[in-house]
Amino acid sequence: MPPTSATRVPVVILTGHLGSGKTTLLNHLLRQPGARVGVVVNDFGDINVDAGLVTGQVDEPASIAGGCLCCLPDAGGLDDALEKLTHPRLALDVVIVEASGLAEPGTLARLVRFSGVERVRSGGLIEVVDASAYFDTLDDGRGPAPVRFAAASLVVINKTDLVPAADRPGVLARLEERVREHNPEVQIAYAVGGRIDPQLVYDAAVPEDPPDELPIAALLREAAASHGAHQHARAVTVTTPGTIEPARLLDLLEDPPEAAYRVKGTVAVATGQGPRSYQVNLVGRSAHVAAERRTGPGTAVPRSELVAIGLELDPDAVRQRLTDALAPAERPSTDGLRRLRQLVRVSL
Ligand SMILES: Nc1nc2c(ncn2[C@@H]2O[C@H](COP(=O)(O)OP(=O)(O)OP(=O)(O)O)[C@@H](O)[C@H]2O)c(=O)[nH]1
Repeated sequence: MPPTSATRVPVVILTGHLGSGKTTLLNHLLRQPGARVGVVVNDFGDINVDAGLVTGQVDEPASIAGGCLCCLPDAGGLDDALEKLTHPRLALDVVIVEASGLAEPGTLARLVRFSGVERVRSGGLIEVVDASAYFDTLDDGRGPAPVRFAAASLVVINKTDLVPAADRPGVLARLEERVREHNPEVQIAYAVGGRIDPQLVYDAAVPEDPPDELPIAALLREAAASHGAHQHARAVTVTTPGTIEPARLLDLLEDPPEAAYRVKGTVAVATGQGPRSYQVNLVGRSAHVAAERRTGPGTAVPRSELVAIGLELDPDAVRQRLTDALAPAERPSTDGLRRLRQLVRVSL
């Protein structure tokens, strides 16, 4: 049976110039409570994630506990790694692929987008930038901006602490302008030590520390917490009873609300055989929609719900957009159904 999106695992690519802070950001994400994170690194020998967070390789699934990391040498190629890491037995919340500093982001994004692995869905591409070195290494600010930003869904401008306070507003504004030259809509986060709100990247299966978490993970988290906070993401949720008009949903997915980095949820659409639910996931500008298995008539009252997550969300404006996208409809329009089915087809 083909997988439903509920069994698909988001695969997030982490790119950035040498030394920009990719591993530091990865360690930060791994310290979050409750998340089951799989990691693919280019060279297992080079990995410098906090040793206490590494519990095992994917071939030893028994050692993969909540809040811990499962690592894999990338010898067999990305698809091999993804095939293993997205296995339902592991029940991972997310897989993060940390690219080497030399990797080309566009190529990596395509590898995940067109992965032959059924259980994969794209979870976005995070590009980490060293704010203090950017204009000395990657870009002299004269020609066109680097095209690498075009493939990103989230750009993390890291090491802001190393830019002298007096220069900071000017340097960050110039950097943001360069990032947006090839990618005007991209979400931008500012960070020190890669500390971004994990909510931007994935949903943890459990909000609390899991009982099987390694004690060291909690200790590392406490140590990291003393190093300061991060920009908090906001979330706006709208729920509507019953079935919706897919055309309105598609309007939202094709033109997402400003500053919404992720939109996720489940929507119900009426069909001749009763309501059918669809799982919706949008990261950056890239939408994924999958039909859930039918549950049979009369088993559940259909409900539609969308959640938008982003750093600078205007909650009222976003709530209005989500409400419009969940316009109730007892019967979908022909055009709405056609657009929905087309998106489901390209999401397969
Ligand atoms: N001051 C400061 N140092 C940072 C920050 N983020 C990371 N670093 C340091 O920068 C160095 C490089 O960070 P890494 O996370 O290893 O960078 P990377 O992108 O994984 O590096 P490569 O794998 O070599 O490409 C480390 O010494 C980090 O401790 C930050 O926000 N501020």
